[in-house]
Amino acid sequence: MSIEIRLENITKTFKAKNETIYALKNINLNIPAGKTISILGPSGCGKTTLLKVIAGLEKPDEGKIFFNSEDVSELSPYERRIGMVFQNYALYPHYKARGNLAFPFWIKKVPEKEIDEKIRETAKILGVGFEYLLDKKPKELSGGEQQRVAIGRCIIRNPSVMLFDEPLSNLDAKLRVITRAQLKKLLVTFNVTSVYVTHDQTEAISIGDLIGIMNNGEIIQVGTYEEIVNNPKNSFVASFFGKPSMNLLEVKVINSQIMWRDKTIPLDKKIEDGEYLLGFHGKDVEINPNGEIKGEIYFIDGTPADISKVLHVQLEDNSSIKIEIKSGEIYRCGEKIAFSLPKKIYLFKKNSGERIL
Ligand SMILES: Nc1ncnc2c1ncn2[C@@H]1O[C@H](COP(=O)(O)OP(=O)(O)OP(=O)(O)O)[C@@H](O)[C@H]1O
Repeated sequence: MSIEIRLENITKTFKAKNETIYALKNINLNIPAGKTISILGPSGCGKTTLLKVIAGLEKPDEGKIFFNSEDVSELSPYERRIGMVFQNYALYPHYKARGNLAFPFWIKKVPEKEIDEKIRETAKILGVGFEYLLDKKPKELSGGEQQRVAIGRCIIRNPSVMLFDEPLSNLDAKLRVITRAQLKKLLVTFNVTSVYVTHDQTEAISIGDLIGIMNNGEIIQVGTYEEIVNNPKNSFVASFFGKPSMNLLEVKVINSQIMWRDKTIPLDKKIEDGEYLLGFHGKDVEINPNGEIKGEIYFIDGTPADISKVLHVQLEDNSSIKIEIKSGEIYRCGEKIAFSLPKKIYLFKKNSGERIL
């Protein structure tokens, strides 16, 4: 049976040179049983610390961790039955893949027949081609194959929870895509609650049932891709997440009207005067020659194989925005275009980032 993970008010600090670093600030997080959450955030925001706290490798200063209704805060990683997969595969180099899987059972003097049976079951879960890897030593395996063995080594111990820290980042682009698909299939089949830390948005979106956006030791927002992109909690999430992320322009609000350069956009809601960020998605922009905003395309992101491409456009005030187009539409760098602001707009306070529209 899969396990629900619940973090309650988790704070973790580190002391460094008379300074206290808040790696995790009052984190509250629910990971539903059998689901995978991808954790995305800038470097140093606390992703690895979060994994280590769930694993029991770091003890939080405050807060509790529950696996279902059991408080596991004081339990060791072993007692929590954690499976962890890191960026570097950390396989025993002298043993074949089979030996790497069997090792923990050898220590416990489990009969060979029983170990063989466990390896057979694990190979079945890991799917096509895994048996073939079993009689090879790590140095005879590609990075992706070594990572499959590392995952197999976790699974064979029937973990209650799996934690991944950038597991694919050492693989080349093609292998990453293949291994990503295998891993997702495995997580669905194995139905184990998992936390997946990555810098890569595509990976986060394709692996995670849910995505958690972290910044500065806090989990800012948790949701599906669509929920977060269509409903970002603040301007950090809007600017950080999405492919492409939201466009944000600096504007003023005066008398409940948005003022951007010489343009005025009336608001149908009373909003305090001040400095704001006006947000809109590139997919909502329609290019048309009569549009009141003009700019020049300076970069086109995407390949002919992509369904859509992103035009990077420099506006007359030197700010830059992204417009999503269908791949078949032909534009070129240096081309001047015009567009109107889409109807669907967002407004964030400039200083706090809080979303108010
Ligand atoms: N053992 C430690 N001692 C002191 N500071 C630490 C320690 N571990 C982490 N930190 C600090 O805590 C903060 C969070 O670190 P963490 O490694 O969790 O971030 P991260 O999001 O995983 O970063 P990255 O994406 O670069 O791996 C950082 O400021 C880091 O320098």
